Amino acid sequence: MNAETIPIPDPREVQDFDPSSNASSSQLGYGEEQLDSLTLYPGTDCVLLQLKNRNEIPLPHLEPESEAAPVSSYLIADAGSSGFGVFASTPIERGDLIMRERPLLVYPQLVPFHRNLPPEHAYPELEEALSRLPTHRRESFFRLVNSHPEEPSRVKGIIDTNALHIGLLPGSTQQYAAVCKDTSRINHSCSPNAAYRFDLDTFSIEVRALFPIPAGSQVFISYIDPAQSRAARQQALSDYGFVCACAYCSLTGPELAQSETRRGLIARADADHAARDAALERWARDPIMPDDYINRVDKMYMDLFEAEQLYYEPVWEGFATRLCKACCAVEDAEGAQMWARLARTLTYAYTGKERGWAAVEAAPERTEWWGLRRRKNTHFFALS
Ligand SMILES: C[S@@+](CC[C@H](N)C(=O)[O-])C[C@H]1O[C@@H](n2cnc3c(N)ncnc32)[C@H](O)[C@@H]1O
Repeated sequence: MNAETIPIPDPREVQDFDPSSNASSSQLGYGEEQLDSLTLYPGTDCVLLQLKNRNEIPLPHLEPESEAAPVSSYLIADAGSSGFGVFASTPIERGDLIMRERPLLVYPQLVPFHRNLPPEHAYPELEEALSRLPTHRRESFFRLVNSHPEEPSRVKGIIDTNALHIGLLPGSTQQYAAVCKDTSRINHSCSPNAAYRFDLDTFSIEVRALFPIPAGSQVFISYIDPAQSRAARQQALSDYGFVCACAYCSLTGPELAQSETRRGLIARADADHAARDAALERWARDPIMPDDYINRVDKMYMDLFEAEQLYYEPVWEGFATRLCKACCAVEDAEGAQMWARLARTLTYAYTGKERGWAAVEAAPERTEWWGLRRRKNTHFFALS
């Protein structure tokens, strides 16, 4: 490869994607393991629960309040029948950081349930953790909504309503979750306009926009895997004590059937990536196939994502990557830049990094795919 050549990012190189984050249940489990290591996060307002005798999570040393302070692009306000919600206070572009905050509590999802204690105090480790928080932070926790009034332990009720699944932390074998003062106020949609991720470097939850959000509009994340059928989504959301009435859950008749079909295709799209990548490479060296032939299926998927307002995290990047490569191969700079821009902003929204897409967007003619079909195979084999 020419030293000046810019690589087109490989979607398989996304390291920190945990397919279960944003999609797994954040409900508290029951476990037998003992938890007794409580760390008040150094110099911060966050309490971290860890497993006994395992100092498993490396703790960065930070000045949290300045670094983790939320950017002021949102406000918390009445969201009608959903309770409170988070709203954009300024126009937000795709990929923009909406908020970043240090959680009140980070804990392994499997915490011991103490049968010998009164049910309202059956989770003493969690109560102990909360008691270590500064008063104003503890009060913020107890101001969060509790959608489980039937649950004897108020702490568990609040956690089950507000926890954000953050997945595995480095060195741990346990799934972790977090409860936040502001991020936990974000309501659910099956077509979320924002995504959250846990950033270990700042020990913070970050929320970024997946779609442009006009000022005054509500910010939504998905509490569950949004590519499931409506029945499966509603079943998963019953843990949160509400019936989703988002635009897609409210569809009826043929429109509902179409949405179900589209989400089914989106959910299974990953299975197709290897074959689609191979087809792209065949097309790139076969001048007899029409120039636009390769784009049809990938564009169809992009239309599905748009129709469902769902750039599904596990699959979207493969389609954007192939479309960008195909545009480069036929020297369509405008098209290549459009797909690179989409990829840059979406990958930033999901991972907090642009992963090299900015360079592709700035100069698609410098990628190794540029003019590949025009060159009719001459350099293709040098690529790999
Ligand atoms: C994490 S809290 C979100 C913030 C909450 N609305 C509040 O007032 O603090 C989750 C709870 O909000 C409500 N909620 C979230 N998304 C909703 C939606 N799409 N429709 C109705 N209620 C929703 C449910 O009561 C759910 O248990």
